Amino acid sequence: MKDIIVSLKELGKNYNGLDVLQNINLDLKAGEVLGLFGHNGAGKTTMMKLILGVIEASSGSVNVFDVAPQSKQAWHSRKKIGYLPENVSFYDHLTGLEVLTYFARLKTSPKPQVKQLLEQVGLTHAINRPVKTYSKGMRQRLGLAQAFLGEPKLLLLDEPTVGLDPIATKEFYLSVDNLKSKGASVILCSHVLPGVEQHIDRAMILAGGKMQALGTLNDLRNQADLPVNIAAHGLNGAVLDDPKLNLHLIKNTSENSQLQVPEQNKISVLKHLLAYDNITDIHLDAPTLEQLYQHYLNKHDQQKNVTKQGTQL
Ligand SMILES: Nc1ncnc2c1ncn2[C@@H]1O[C@H](COP(=O)(O)OP(=O)(O)OP(=O)(O)O)[C@@H](O)[C@H]1O
Repeated sequence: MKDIIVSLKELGKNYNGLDVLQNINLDLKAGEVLGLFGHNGAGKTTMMKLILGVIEASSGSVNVFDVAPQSKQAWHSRKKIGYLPENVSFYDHLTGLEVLTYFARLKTSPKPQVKQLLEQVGLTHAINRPVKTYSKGMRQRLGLAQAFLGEPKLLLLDEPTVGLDPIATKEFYLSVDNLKSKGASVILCSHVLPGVEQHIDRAMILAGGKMQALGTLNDLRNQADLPVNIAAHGLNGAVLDDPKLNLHLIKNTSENSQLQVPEQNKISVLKHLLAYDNITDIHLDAPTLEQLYQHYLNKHDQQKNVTKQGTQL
């Protein structure tokens, strides 16, 4: 299909007989941003390398811009891909300007873009300094400028915000939003979950090389069926004792009452709370990406334990 930029079917990779990625299925559409999350060693970088064609799949298939990334035809589409590796490294004795000019030549990107990108990532003041004098965050910014070269149609970003300060992180996400609005597809993996949710369309959670979840955050919330968090002010420690509401009281002080309720009881609980005359404020929070991530990882650990116990019997 024309609209599908990356298609993974039953994709698997093993190293020396050990499965590090199994049965991954994904159709990434044009203009879609996918957040890829998982513990250390879950298989995130391996998946990116398979999409880039740097390593070969052990099973299943990869298609990027409708061709296998290791095929000869893939040569033409490589220019359309931007990649930020997990650990950026450059020719240290070259200046930032020289490094980016070199990459721009390799990618045949327009020359004016080099200075423009260096400005976008906030490195204008340091373009004539050798990269060996750059701080970790400055190197990461240079790495991002390199990935953004040529206005890519597919961006693969491995830990893009590592080392970035809060302002640079915010600016990075704005750049992602901007590329998305121009139709670029993005796969980004990160261990820093707060702040990511509003910039991704779907999330994939990997654990032990297997896909634990794939969908929009709402899909994941519906599947996980985690409780909703409610904070109420002004209850003055009133007893919330209706057993039908099935609520779990986390904290109940004179100022603040915090409770968790199953999603399906949310409205009844809100009606119940509003019946208290003294109530002054109510906050309602859906499960965060962090809570969802924790839920799917716990589920994976439980499944692993069941399998382990089964094999011990
Ligand atoms: N060249 C290799 N040879 C053998 N095993 C490898 C190789 N590359 C990766 N692995 C293994 O594959 C698994 C997945 O590694 P990968 O780098 O994809 O994880 P990751 O999810 O990106 O982890 P992290 O968050 O730590 O970067 C790990 O168990 C790793 O040891």
